[in-house]
Amino acid sequence: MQDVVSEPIGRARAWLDEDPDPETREELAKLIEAGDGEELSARFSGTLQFGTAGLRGELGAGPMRMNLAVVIRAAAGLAAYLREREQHGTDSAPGLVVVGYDARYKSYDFARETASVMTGAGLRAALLPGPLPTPVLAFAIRELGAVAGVMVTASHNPPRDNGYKVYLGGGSQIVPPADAQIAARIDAVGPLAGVPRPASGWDVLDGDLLDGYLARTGAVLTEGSPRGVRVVHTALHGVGSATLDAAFRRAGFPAPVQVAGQAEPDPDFPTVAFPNPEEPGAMDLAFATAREASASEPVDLVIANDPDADRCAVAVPDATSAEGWRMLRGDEVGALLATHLVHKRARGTFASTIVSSSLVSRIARAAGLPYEETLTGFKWLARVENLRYGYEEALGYCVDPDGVRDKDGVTAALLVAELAAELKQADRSLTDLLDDLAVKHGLHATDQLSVRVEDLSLISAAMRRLRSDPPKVLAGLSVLAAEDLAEGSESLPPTDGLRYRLAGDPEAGVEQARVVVRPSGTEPKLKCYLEAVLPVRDQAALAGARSRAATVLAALKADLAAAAGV
Ligand SMILES: O=P([O-])(O)O[C@H]1O[C@H](COP(=O)(O)O)[C@@H](O)[C@H](O)[C@H]1O
Ligand SMILES: [Mg+2]
Repeated sequence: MQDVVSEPIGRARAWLDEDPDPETREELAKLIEAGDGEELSARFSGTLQFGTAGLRGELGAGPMRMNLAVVIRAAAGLAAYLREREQHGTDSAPGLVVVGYDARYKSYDFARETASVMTGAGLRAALLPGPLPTPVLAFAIRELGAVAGVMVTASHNPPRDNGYKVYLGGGSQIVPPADAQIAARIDAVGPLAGVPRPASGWDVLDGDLLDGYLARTGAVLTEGSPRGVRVVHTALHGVGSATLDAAFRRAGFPAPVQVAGQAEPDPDFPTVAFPNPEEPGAMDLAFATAREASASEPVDLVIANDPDADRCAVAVPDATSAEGWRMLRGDEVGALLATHLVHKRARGTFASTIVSSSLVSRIARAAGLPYEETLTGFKWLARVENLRYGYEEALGYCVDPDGVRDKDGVTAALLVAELAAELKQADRSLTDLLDDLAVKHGLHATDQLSVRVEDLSLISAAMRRLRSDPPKVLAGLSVLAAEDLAEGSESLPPTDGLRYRLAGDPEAGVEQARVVVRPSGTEPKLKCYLEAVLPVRDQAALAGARSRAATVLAALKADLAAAAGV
């Protein structure tokens, strides 16, 4: 039988021998010296796997952490995969791999190392000219005809994390079977000393790329449409502010008021507990800035990008809230953008994910446009054929799939601003439009129960519990169908998740409801996505429907938490 302590220590020693980074070497040597079996097991119990958005994990030594050794292996495995595909193809020139990075600790080092490994493997590599938004990298892949792209970022995760988003040709992130094939090449990488890592030989792109991206962002707007909105913007200490600011000015909007303490990239994310606009408190400083700025001239919108600026959060003035502002849910922004695009006569397929509101499908159908539903994550949405608009509840929107085949927090912000300016000109607001949508299509009320855990086994235990004892009634609504998404279906590949379709309750005014439960693929969280659809007769009936919806959603949360034991 293997000794539970000495086995990880053995692996740790072997890892230490070839770790090229003095910092993680020192950290690991200390853990070994201290014989910290628990910490060593956590770091050596496996290897980081591709999740919703590539590799993501805490910085530190060992294969379950993000570090230089893990990055070199990932890059070498990706290079091997790309070279093999090249040899099967007819192209003679080596393919180009574009590499971007955010401003987190180690991001530049990981990006540079990736460029080096690609170069050493006989591919061409190009680094973005500085810490830039993820959508700029996604744009660069298409613009430069690259065979792959890598973005070093942990997006909205805590400061101690980093990550590695991997894209292939076409500019969308990898999905099965490519992820498994690349993972197999990564596993097959031999000793690190054998991986060629030249000190030069790759390109560093210049400002033209960013210029090309900015020019493209403007194309999502209609020429001559109104631009009269005053926006407060926060980049949440990430890399979005300069790019968003340039995009807004170029398009003719007034320069956004930046949230002073959060505009510059800062890897410590000092003013927020989590740099994620979805987390409570993340918008506090932005709202304070908006209240202050409103003293001189009313502010129309507060917009936040997540730290790699592929997400876009929107808040609107709300006299009933203590802060004076209300965050729109991703589902609300998703529906607003869909409506705006329909008005702009967009053609092509609209798509969203199984965990997003079903309202967009109704908007698309009413406009005679095809609609498709995918699994969670833009890696799936980006693959929809003839995609015109893709959105997910996690504040992600793709409004220009031919330019950026991924979510893009900058173009989404521009389009929201254009819509708000048009409405404002007609003396209306984004919330008025949401009300109209509720009356037309029914109130689609959504919420999320998200449980952050220290111990990942709690998540698998919750999933097991739900699988072995599926709930029959939730919030007083009977479960019509309980679907184990791990089984896959004709339209959806298998994924770890459960979907419940709930019957309506005419007395409570509920037409139908739906719940999806899944483990996050980017953070240690169990996520439960709730939707209740309530028909609304007219504007006067809206307030009542909203309050009934809130009751149903709250009951769903409580019953689900009990059923999952979280
Ligand atoms: O980190 P980002 O901004 O790239 O966002 C990433 O994570 C989100 C949450 O994923 P999960 O629910 O698995 O944690 C996904 O919806 C998104 O598509 C993915 O790119
Ligand atoms: Mg992000």
